[in-house]
Amino acid sequence: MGEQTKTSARIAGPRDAGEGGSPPVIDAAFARWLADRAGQVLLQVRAEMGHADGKALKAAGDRAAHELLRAELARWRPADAVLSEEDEHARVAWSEDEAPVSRPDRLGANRVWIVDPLDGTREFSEEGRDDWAVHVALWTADSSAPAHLTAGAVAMPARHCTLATDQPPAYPPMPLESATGGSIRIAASRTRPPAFVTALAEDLGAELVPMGSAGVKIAAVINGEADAYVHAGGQYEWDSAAPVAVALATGLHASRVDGSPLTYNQADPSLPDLVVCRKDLAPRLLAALQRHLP
Ligand SMILES: Nc1ncnc2c1ncn2[C@@H]1O[C@H](COP(=O)(O)O)[C@@H](OP(=O)(O)O)[C@H]1O
Ligand SMILES: [Mg+2]
Repeated sequence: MGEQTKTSARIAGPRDAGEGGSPPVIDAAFARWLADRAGQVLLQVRAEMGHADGKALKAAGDRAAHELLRAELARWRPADAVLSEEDEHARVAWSEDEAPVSRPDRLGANRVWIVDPLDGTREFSEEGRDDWAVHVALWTADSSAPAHLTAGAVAMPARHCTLATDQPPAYPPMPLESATGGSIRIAASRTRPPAFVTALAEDLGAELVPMGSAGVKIAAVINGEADAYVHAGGQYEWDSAAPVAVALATGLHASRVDGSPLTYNQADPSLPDLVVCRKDLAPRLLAALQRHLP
């Protein structure tokens, strides 16, 4: 543990914050800048530690990226609240009645950064895999509009690619039948797919495309490598906030699997299911989901 702490502090201690000049002022460009910086730190951690001890690599990556995001947000957006997967009480659902911890600042804030320092932690620790990501999203509440995600960035450092709302990607084209055989490609978790997803795929005549990281799967829908991403059975706000912000900015459909809206900065950060797909596919997919949801 001591060695891990030393490694992460050396790679991305708070003293490193701000190196490389001032970040962009516009939130969406700042989100991209921040996700890219954390991504570079993760590449360094991977290069320096190697893959011999996967558990230590996961812990060091999570910590290094979290510390960098925390330090940079404290420096450049000091008035904003933060919800990060790696915070001690991040998973605790806060309620007036039970009050297990003090009310988190984010519940009274107008601007909350929802970050996943390393999404696809398992894949990060596996040699040769590039399906892991850094998520940085901004949730905003003000009197002019209902609270919503106003910026998001998904850095996929091992793929040399970052998608962000400052330059929303083009809407994915309809896939050519010659490329897909006419079947829908559904991205799903390679390790924890929803129990019903095989039956759902059979019902739709769809092909399942297993991959790691919620961010990478939503990026696959944005890039047109998959037609949909379906997840159920457990996840948290930070797993989807940033990629959902980009998907929505691109014009894609993103909702809970029952079709209801995805809502963020809730007292309980659990957000266990979602579906992201092209708009033309949404009615058919949501109808099929109704038939297969437990
Ligand atoms: N059943 C479940 N319960 C809680 N979190 C889950 C989950 N299934 C997937 N996730 C989280 O969703 C992210 C993407 O998962 P997957 O790669 O399996 O699709 C991972 O985030 P982290 O890597 O940040 O922990 C993973 O922990
Ligand atoms: Mg995650």
